[in-house]
Amino acid sequence: MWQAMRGLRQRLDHPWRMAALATLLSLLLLVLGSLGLALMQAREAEREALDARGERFLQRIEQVFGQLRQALDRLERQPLRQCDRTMQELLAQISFDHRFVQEAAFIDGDQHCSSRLQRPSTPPRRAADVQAPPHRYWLDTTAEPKGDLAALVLARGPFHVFAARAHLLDMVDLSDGADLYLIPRGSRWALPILGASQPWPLGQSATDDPEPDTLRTLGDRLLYRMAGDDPAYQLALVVPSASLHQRIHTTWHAWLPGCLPLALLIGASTYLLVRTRQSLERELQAALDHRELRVHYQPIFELASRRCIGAEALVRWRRPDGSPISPELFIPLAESTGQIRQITEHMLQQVLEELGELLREHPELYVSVNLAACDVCEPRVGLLAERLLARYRVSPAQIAFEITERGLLDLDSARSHLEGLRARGHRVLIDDFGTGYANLAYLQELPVDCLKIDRAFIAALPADAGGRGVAPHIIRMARDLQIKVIAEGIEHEEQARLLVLEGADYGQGWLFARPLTADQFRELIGRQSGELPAIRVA
Ligand SMILES: Nc1nc2c(ncn2[C@@H]2O[C@@H]3COP(=O)(O)O[C@H]4[C@@H](O)[C@H](n5cnc6c(=O)[nH]c(N)nc65)O[C@@H]4COP(=O)(O)O[C@H]3[C@H]2O)c(=O)[nH]1
Repeated sequence: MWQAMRGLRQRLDHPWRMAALATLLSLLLLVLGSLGLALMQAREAEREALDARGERFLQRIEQVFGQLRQALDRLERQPLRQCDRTMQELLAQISFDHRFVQEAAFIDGDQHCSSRLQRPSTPPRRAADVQAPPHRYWLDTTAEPKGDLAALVLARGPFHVFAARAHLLDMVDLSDGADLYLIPRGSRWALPILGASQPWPLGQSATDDPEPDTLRTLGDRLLYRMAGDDPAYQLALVVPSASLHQRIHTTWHAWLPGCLPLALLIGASTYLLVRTRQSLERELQAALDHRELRVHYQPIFELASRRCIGAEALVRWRRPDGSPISPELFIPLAESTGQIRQITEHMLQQVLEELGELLREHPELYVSVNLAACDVCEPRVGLLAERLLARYRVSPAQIAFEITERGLLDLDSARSHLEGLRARGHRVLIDDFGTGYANLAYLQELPVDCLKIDRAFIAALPADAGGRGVAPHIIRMARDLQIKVIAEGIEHEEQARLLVLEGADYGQGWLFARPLTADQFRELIGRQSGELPAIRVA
């Protein structure tokens, strides 16, 4: 599996191939992504259009209902309860005064008189479609769409008022084959403004009542349900999905032409990136072959006494033109190409070449070397260190290894090799502590001598000793686990003072010293041990 992945990577590790792959993949993603976006946008636009359409109808129906209720309330308030000439005149007056009241009637047992003298209307014989006491509503949905036929009946006691279908429909456009339903609260029936009533929810199981203001697909139709001001009923609009498909088509086709240039741009950027990466990789290889990588040593101090107790070896690379390249740039590259193994070996070798004698003379000093994840999972580094330490006659305790939490992803393998390093006498330090591993349980399982608190936590140290940052917690936890602590990136005296108060053991940072050449480091140690005249370290 690993071999196959490596083979695939090698085959693809070519600017043109990577660019072609990136173009194709991004084109595919952009086309699919734009389709998804077009779908979402078209649905939203369709929903808004249906909402506006339904809103117009709701407003009209509220207007009609309001006027009909007003007419009924007026009839209810007056004392007449007999079908006689006065009642007839009253009913005619009510119909005359209210634009939407096509007919007003008094129906009580055998008594039936209406504002319409010929062919007075009768309300449906079924129970009211909507019960909103004191009013009752019937929607006469079976009638043909003739403007003079009553489509809506409202009653209060014995009084009835009728509204013409034309007044309900003149505000809503149903020409595209759309259907409009009124859903009384709690009803299992949808009352169409036109046509026959249907079970509700439409085309769904009874338990699957759609949420108001959402768009649903029912086969080749769309269902939009909306609530109005009156909780007694809601509205459902059913339209053919053709208009949605048209919207998707239009939106998607507007975006499609942009996908190809964008994919080509991504392909071109990939080409440049891979080429730059490959040329950096070649340059790094040349630098390794010509042993151009250098080591700088950042001194580590005991915080309480301010004595230098060792140093961290940091790789330095300058191009032939003298321009420096940051390890933050080429170390991740070297980790991905495998060149990091060569870098680690080179560092170990150079540390002992440059400082072997100093370490022999000062057995209390140590130098720590950074390991990458792949170094932690192989016995190679331990074997090389053993050979070099024997050649330079330096004690294994004077070479420590720093591993980052990222290097501990394969915990089992890391544990066995770190135990091997410790068994040889090396110290193991966890670098950038707190930035890379979510589960700290590894601290109980791994053979660790020292935690290096990441400089981000030191930079965030509060200015007052009473304040609570992350660093004091790490220090306390390390003390409980009997692990030493080195604080990285100390830049201010205040931070050093605070760290001493919190109980940190060691520190490194620009406050004490920047990374030094081997000669500068030797000089620092010489001054400290009185072999050279002392000057203040800064
Ligand atoms: N702002 C600030 N920075 C400070 C201060 N004191 C030290 N530093 C910088 O912080 C980094 C400390 O090293 P690191 O955490 O191991 O972080 C290192 C380490 O992870 C990696 N690295 C460096 N050399 C090697 C190496 O030989 N092998 C491996 N595998 N990684 C290395 O590259 C990273 C960056 O190294 P550098 O650029 O040398 O950056 C170094 C050092 O120059 C300070 O007071 N303030």
